[in-house]
Amino acid sequence: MIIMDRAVKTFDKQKALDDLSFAVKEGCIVGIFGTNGAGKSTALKAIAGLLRLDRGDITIDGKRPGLATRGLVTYLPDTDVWYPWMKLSDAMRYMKDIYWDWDEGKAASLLDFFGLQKQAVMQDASKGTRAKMKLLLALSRQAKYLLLDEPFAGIDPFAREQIAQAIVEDFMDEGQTILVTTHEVLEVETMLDDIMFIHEGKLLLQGHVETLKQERHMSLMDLLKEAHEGARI
Ligand SMILES: Nc1ncnc2c1ncn2[C@@H]1O[C@H](COP(=O)(O)OP(=O)(O)OP(=O)(O)O)[C@@H](O)[C@H]1O
Repeated sequence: MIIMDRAVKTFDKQKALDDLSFAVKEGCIVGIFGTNGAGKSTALKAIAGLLRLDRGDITIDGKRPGLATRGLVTYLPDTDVWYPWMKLSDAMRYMKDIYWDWDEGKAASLLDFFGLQKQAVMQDASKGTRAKMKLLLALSRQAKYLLLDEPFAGIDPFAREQIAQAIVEDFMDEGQTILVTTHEVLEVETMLDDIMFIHEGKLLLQGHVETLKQERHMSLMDLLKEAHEGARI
């Protein structure tokens, strides 16, 4: 279980996380929504152990983010982190050397599913192809927790839904948990169990997608719009 407890993170005078608390249980897919600058990436980076909170606490299966959780968590950043001159095969070899849970079979299936070439050079690939390469590298680990920061950015709308579906049906191991930030509400809706809506570093809405929709007789998009409107009043 991932527990974020009253997390505060300030950059200069800007509060990116403002007393943010939530818990994510095992084996579910959680969509994290919010406007630009809401604090979504900061929350994922803090869970991944890439930045330190000013206040508050995070535990992943009872452990603080850091070396102890490296094997538990895989993080797909929203930026390109690989050397541009690298071939996809170089990046795959690097991941295999670093992580004991690298799954060669899964990597081969994903290569085929995305229609990627191992010899393709990162900097020569289109934005969408780079997004697929990054997804392959993140999903080929058997880590228990997958943190995906805007995985569909750059991927065309025709492929997004298909990829979201495949992640759940074909490439997600039993008991794996996914936290995914995205602005593509409609494309990911069917893959999600739970949602969170973050605004100015605060959690404004959290719950099970279908339960929220039934209780309030609203689409997911309208639920998020309502949460956003409420924050502006
Ligand atoms: N390294 C940094 N230095 C300074 N400010 C930062 C840094 N990282 C994030 N911020 C600020 O913290 C706030 C939250 O940023 P964050 O990237 O977490 O938002 P986000 O919800 O992921 O936004 P988006 O949807 O645009 O990706 C923003 O005001 C951003 O400018």
